[in-house]
Amino acid sequence: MEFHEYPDREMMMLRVAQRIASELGESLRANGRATLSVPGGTTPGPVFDTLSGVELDWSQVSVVLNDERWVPEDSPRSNTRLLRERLLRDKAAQAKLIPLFANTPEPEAALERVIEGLVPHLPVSVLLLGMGEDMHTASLFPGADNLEAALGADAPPLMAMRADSAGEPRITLTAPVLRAAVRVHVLITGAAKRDSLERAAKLSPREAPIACVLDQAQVHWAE
Ligand SMILES: O=C1O[C@H](COP(=O)(O)O)[C@@H](O)[C@H](O)[C@H]1O
Repeated sequence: MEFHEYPDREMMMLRVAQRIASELGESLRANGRATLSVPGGTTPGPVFDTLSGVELDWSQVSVVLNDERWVPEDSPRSNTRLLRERLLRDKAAQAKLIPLFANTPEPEAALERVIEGLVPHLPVSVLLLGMGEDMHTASLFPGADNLEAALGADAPPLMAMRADSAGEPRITLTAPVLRAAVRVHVLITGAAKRDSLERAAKLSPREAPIACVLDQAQVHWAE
């Protein structure tokens, strides 16, 4: 793990957005296409604001969420809604959104279809992850019903996930997809998450799911 500490959040968000843009550019030049996978939640909005205005061949970029809460897009809890409002606008409106949500009562009913839509866009070129204070990343929560299977080397690319602390049912990329990403960044803020990250570095992915990518991650932190 490489740890980058920034003087403030504003500086961090800007630098991370620039770094992602540059890595997407490298992937576009090398492969003619790129896949960007991003978190939802409360942290990454400012990165999306900057990234959406960057000059890139966005028409060749596929964007996917790391995980989605099983709620319709008009819910304030929808990660897809955040993506549409903060990333898939301005220049980045040309990017192709790979949907994780479908309008079925439970994620299992849509899983096969969503996996079929995702697979042609793998591996992920640039992966930006968030982390909760409980050390979950994507929707890999400690104690979740399908965590063990999702951490396995033979896990399908996406799984449904339920955990007491997660609120609604979730759909999430699994460990093999996260670990196969070409570039991995983790974006966290505040003292509590820094403490969690330091703890996670000494725990197993089963205890601290973020640990499954830390050996290959660039971690970006600001108070
Ligand atoms: O529920 C989620 O939580 C994590 C962390 O979110 P944050 O609000 O603490 O930044 C996020 O990375 C994940 O995508 C989201 O679904």
